[in-house]
Order: sequence, then structure tokens, then C-alpha cells
Amino acid sequence: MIAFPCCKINLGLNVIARRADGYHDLETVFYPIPLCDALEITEMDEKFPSDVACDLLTKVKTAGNGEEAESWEPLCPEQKNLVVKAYNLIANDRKLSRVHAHLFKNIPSQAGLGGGSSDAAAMITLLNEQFSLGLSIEEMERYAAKLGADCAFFITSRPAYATGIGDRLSPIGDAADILHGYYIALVKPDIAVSTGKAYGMITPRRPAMCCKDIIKLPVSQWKGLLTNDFEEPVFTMHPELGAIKERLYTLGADFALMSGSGSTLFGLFKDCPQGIEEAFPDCFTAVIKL
Ligand SMILES: C[C@@](CO)(OP(=O)(O)O)[C@H](O)COP(=O)(O)OP(=O)(O)OC[C@H]1O[C@@H](n2ccc(N)nc2=O)[C@H](O)[C@@H]1O
Ligand SMILES: Nc1ncnc2c1ncn2[C@@H]1O[C@H](COP(=O)(O)OP(=O)(O)O)[C@@H](O)[C@H]1O
Repeated sequence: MIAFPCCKINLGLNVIARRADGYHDLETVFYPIPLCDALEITEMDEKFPSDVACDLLTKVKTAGNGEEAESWEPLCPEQKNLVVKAYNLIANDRKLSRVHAHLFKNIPSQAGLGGGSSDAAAMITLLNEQFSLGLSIEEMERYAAKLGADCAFFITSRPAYATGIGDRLSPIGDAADILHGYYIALVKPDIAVSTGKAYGMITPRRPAMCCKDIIKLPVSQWKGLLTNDFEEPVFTMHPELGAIKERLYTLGADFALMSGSGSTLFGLFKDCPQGIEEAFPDCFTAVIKL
């Protein structure tokens, strides 16, 4: 059984308050983007000589100098991969057969695109189907939220207004179609931002206007209104990121912003943008019609 976990961008992100548990309350709109990993699970042969209940092979797509390379390499120690963590979480409560998992990584890591969280959510939904666990969407979202603050969103990957630590989701109604027909350019340089460190550099505040209301305006009016609180501290640490955002505007974007805690910048274009790959030669780039 196979799934294609997508990634997300944040349409605005306001860090509102620091909580007693060290986490932060935020408000953001999660918007799914069809740049996907592939995750396949197959049941393990009874005779497979292993103590491991879920073994994982990861194929990472890496780009460099205009060439694409693929290699079977662990992204991180297997037991730390969110796909294996998702299996272990469900296996704690339900009887599961042992499985082989094959993960093809197409979504860049440490990018603010939620790729790992999406893979974990896909594992939960795959296990639910493969083993007829009968879990409801809400039950799967509750499991997912235990694995990462933005993981619950990826159970359905429907555009959503998120509050709490990113785990309280509500649909955004008609605004869900707002980007239909737009082109998105994703640009991710080879810079890793620590999410925890970035949160620590923000002074929380309540915004004048909530991002779910701003996105009801035409995209051409979002500039200056729809903001990401991570940009200020992260652009200070890495000025190259601010420069990429400016370049996206020069290339004709109606709107550009950093996604999550970075380091991906995205630009929204009415017409298919030209020259993105050439403009950012040392970065991962993708142009996708929404
Ligand atoms: C910033 C956001 C915005 O969408 O996205 P990404 O940049 O990761 O995509 C998310 O809040 C990232 O959520 P997620 O990536 O699941 O975070 P986790 O792994 O759960 O937490 C990493 C660390 O970030 C901090 N953290 C995370 C979420 C939150 N609401 N408040 C926090 O303070 C905590 O210090 C935590 O230890
Ligand atoms: N399935 C997975 N895909 C990507 N990263 C994973 C996965 N499982 C665990 N990780 C770990 O989580 C870290 C960040 O995850 P990722 O989702 O790519 O970042 P972000 O939330 O910034 O988009 C990675 O550096 C890696 O060590």
C-alpha cells in the first residue's frame, strides 16, 4: 500500500504567547502543496530475520549542480525517523503485523515544509487502512499531534486555520480555493534553521489582524499584511534568506514569504514564473501550479 505525503506552507504565522510548558501558542493557515514524498508499506515475511517490527529504507533525492542524484541513505537514525515513531505509537495500542517501509524523500528536510510530519501522518493513515484499525479522523489527528506540533494537519491535508501549538485545526471554508490557478515557486537554500532556537528569539504578541481574515483579501493585497514572525530573527541570522524573498518579488511574485521557521521561501505568481532555477543556482527550487 502506498501514500504520497504532501508538504505545506504557512500563509502567515503569528507567535502569540509563550506557554508554561515552553511551547508557544501560534496562529497560522496551513496550506497543502502538491510536492510529495512517497511512502510504501508491505507486510514483513514471517521468516524475515529481524527483531525490528518496522524496518525503514529511505531514498533521498538530492540536487546539485543541475544534476539530480538519488541514494538510499538514512536521513537520521532509523528509530528517530517519524515514520518509525508513528508505527511504534500505534503499535503501543493496537496489534500490528511487522512491516517494511520504503520512504522516497522528495520534500527537502529542515525546510519549514513539514515533510517529516507529513510522512508520519501518512504512516498512521496507511496502518489504519492496511490493518483495518477503524480509527476515525479525530483519533488519527490525536495520535499525530503526539509526534509533532504540525503533524495533525497532515491527516487530511485540507487547508486549515491552526491555533494552539499548531494542533487545533479549523477549516477555512471558501478561502481554501484562494490559490487555485496560482503558481508557487519554492526556493530552499542549503541553510538549516533550528525550530526551537527560532521560537526562542521571538517576542510573542497578538497581531492586529488574524491571518485567516487577511487571506480573504486578494493575494495582491497580502504584502505587508500577511507576515511570518520567524522572518525577523531568521533573516537577521541568515541575510541570504531575506535577499531570496526580495528576488522573488523582482521576478514578479504577487506575494512572497518564508514558510514556517524556514529555510524555504515561497513566491505566489499569477503567471508561470520564468528563470527561477537560474536565479537561485545553489538552491532547491520547484515551480508548481496550484
Ligand atoms: C514552526 C512550524 C510552524 O508551522 O513549522 P516548521 O517550520 O517546523 O515547518 C511549527 O510550529 C513547528 O512544528 P514542529 O516542527 O512539529 O515542532 P516540534 O518538532 O513539535 O518542536 C520543535 C521545537 O520547537 C518549539 N516549538 C514548537 C512548536 C510550538 N508551537 N512552539 C514551540 O515552542 C519547541 O521548542 C520544540 O521543542
Ligand atoms: N520522515 C522524515 N523526513 C524528514 N525528516 C525527518 C523524518 N523523520 C525524522 N526527521 C528529522 O526531522 C528533522 C526535520 O524534519 P522536517 O520535517 O524535514 O523539517 P521541517 O518541519 O522544518 O520541514 C530532520 O532533520 C530529521 O532529522
